[in-house]
Amino acid sequence: MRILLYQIGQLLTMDDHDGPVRGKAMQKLSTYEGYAILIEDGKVVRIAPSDELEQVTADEKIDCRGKLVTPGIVEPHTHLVFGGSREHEMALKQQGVPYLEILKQGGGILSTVRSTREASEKDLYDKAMFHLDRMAQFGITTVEAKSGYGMDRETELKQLRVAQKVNQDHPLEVVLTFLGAHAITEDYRDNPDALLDEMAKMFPQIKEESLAEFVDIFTETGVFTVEQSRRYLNEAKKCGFDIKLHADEIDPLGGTELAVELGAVSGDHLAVATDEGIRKLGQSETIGVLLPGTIFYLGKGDYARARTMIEAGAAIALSTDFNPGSSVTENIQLIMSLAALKMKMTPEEIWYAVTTNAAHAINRGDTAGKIIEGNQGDIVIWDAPNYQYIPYHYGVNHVNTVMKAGRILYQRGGLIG
Ligand SMILES: N=CN[C@@H](CCC(=O)O)C(=O)O
Ligand SMILES: [Zn+2]
Repeated sequence: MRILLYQIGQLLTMDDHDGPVRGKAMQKLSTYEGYAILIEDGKVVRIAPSDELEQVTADEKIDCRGKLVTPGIVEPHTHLVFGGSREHEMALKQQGVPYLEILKQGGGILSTVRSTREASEKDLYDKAMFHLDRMAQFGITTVEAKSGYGMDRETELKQLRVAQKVNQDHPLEVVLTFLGAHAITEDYRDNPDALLDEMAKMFPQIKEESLAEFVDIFTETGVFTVEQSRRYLNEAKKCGFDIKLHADEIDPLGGTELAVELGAVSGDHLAVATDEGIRKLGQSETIGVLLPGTIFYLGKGDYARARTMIEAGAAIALSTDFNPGSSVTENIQLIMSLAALKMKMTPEEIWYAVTTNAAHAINRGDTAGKIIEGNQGDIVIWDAPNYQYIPYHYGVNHVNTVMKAGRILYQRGGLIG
């Protein structure tokens, strides 16, 4: 099957760098006008000026005049698999009840734990497939998915098996993370270390059954301390996992510093990272995954200091943090607008943050987030003239066509009738 995209208005290949793009290097990207891409049996076989390719035979030829074409977006941080929903907590949020207070009262994450423990694998599967479809429609072609709504062996394995199955069944690629250390459940209220021990006992089985590539933990006031996180994540590293942290989201405990100290692939949230944490991040290999949707949704003021981080030399990625409580959206394009409007990231930085750096934040830097000959055709055609337009025009879906491995997954439909 050969598909030709021709007369591309503006093409972003995002292949200027091999590794993560950091600091000032995030401020420059290459664009190509009037190019074509030839995809054969799912792989990109040629990228060239359009007049060199327009005569080729193809099963389908797509005129991309006036349209932006980019790699499929990489979404490096979601809580994709969960039961229930928490719209009933909106009123508490509107009254200004803090996120950690709702959690302390047994709501928040613990509310979703109850729903997820009760949900069948099929319910969780159907829901996850639905949300993956919607992510694809927003231009996402690779997704990280965490567990973390069980904090007991049975439910954590249930979530990871669902994530593994949707990875097999859904066209999008799903990368798995074990987040059994997401909150302290009632039965461990007085002994959080025992919960971490229980979760760590699962490492060998999770490794054996390839149920996760990463281990993650919520390092936060009222959840796990820096010391507890260090002990747990070192155990995970010993079992061969790469690690990530939910760090410095609400209180500046020093989770950013811990992520750098432990060589985490990514430190996520970092909304209240300290100056020292940012300095260390800028000099490390750890990628900062910023989640402005969470700050927006929780009505907080302190967006992560992306400008300071980039100026310190950090590699920054962006994510929706899709989850039922703190950022209930699959709309990565809205996140791109928040990054521009609230974190003052430039369009160039934003595009590296949703492709190259997001891919490296989930160890997919070689295969996702760029359009190069030989890679699979994960490509988005946008109803937009250039890459600056996406963060500029906010709250809508600019996607025209989404391809995963050279197969068209979604095409925007016009009005019916
Ligand atoms: N803060 C911790 N975990 C998720 C929220 C999960 C939830 O509220 O259900 C986050 O990244 O924001
Ligand atoms: Zn999260």
